[in-house]
Amino acid sequence: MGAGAARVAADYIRQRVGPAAPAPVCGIVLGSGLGGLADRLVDAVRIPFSHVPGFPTATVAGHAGQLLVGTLADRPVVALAGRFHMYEGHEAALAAFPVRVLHALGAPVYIASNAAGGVRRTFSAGDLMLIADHMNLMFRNPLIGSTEPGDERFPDMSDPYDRDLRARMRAAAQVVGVPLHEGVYCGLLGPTYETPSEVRMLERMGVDAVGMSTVPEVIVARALGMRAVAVSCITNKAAGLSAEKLSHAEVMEAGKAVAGHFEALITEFVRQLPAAS
Ligand SMILES: O=P(O)(O)O[C@H]1O[C@H](CO)[C@@H](O)[C@H]1O
Ligand code: HPA
Repeated sequence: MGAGAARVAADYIRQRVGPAAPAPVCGIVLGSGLGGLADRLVDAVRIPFSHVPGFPTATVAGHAGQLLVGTLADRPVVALAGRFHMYEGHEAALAAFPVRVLHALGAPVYIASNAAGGVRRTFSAGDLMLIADHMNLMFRNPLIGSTEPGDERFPDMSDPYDRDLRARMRAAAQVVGVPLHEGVYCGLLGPTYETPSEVRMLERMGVDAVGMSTVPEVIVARALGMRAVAVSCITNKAAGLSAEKLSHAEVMEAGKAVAGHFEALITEFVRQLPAAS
């Protein structure tokens, strides 16, 4: 799923929203239980994923499966309520395809969000974590086999989450009074949650939060030269760190519980985003 397919999808979306629609200042993907931000978009055109050429259908509960074009804090944005995961049977390249479409629509900034398990022992459900860096333990890379002329062949990953955007996210958190931690996100394939031993291993490796998404998307964003920033919503303590059993229902509930903070944070961040970043 490369640039050609992304252009076809972007052309379809432009045709749905009309030629006068301004280029988005950013593209946002909303993770499990975090789709409520979509309702904050003003004058939104909502397009089901199934209508977008090249998009499969979202199969995960808590992912509405809609692409929205509208304004947030008076800034033009494109938001995806839902994403594609590799555990749904998709190749890494397809999991990251929406980012190519956001790029083809002209978004210079990619904002990822996700639900994640807290590996750092002081984390609890409802905490928000700015992603400082990630570990790709999915052992898949969305750029494998890519011959896209626009792709950086060997993307530098020494700073995948843009320094300036992270500073802006911290500043936005202060403005809206939302506590924001910062740490390392680790992407695993899923769909099983981790075993307690795996969580102990991740902890020793320096992981703060664990999930099953985001990494392929950010790799593609970097390959395309987009600036990326990402926020994890800690929906549970990772396996073995509490007596609770893990369930996706709990993940979604916790996501909804922190939605107010999350939405305020992202809205303020978008409000402060420069026009051409
Ligand atoms: O990363 P998002 O899509 O937010 O969802 C997270 O929550 C689901 C597990 O409950 C997994 O899909 C995991 O990746
Ligand atoms: O504990 C978790 N592990 C992996 N993915 C997740 N998504 C939400 N919580 C978790």
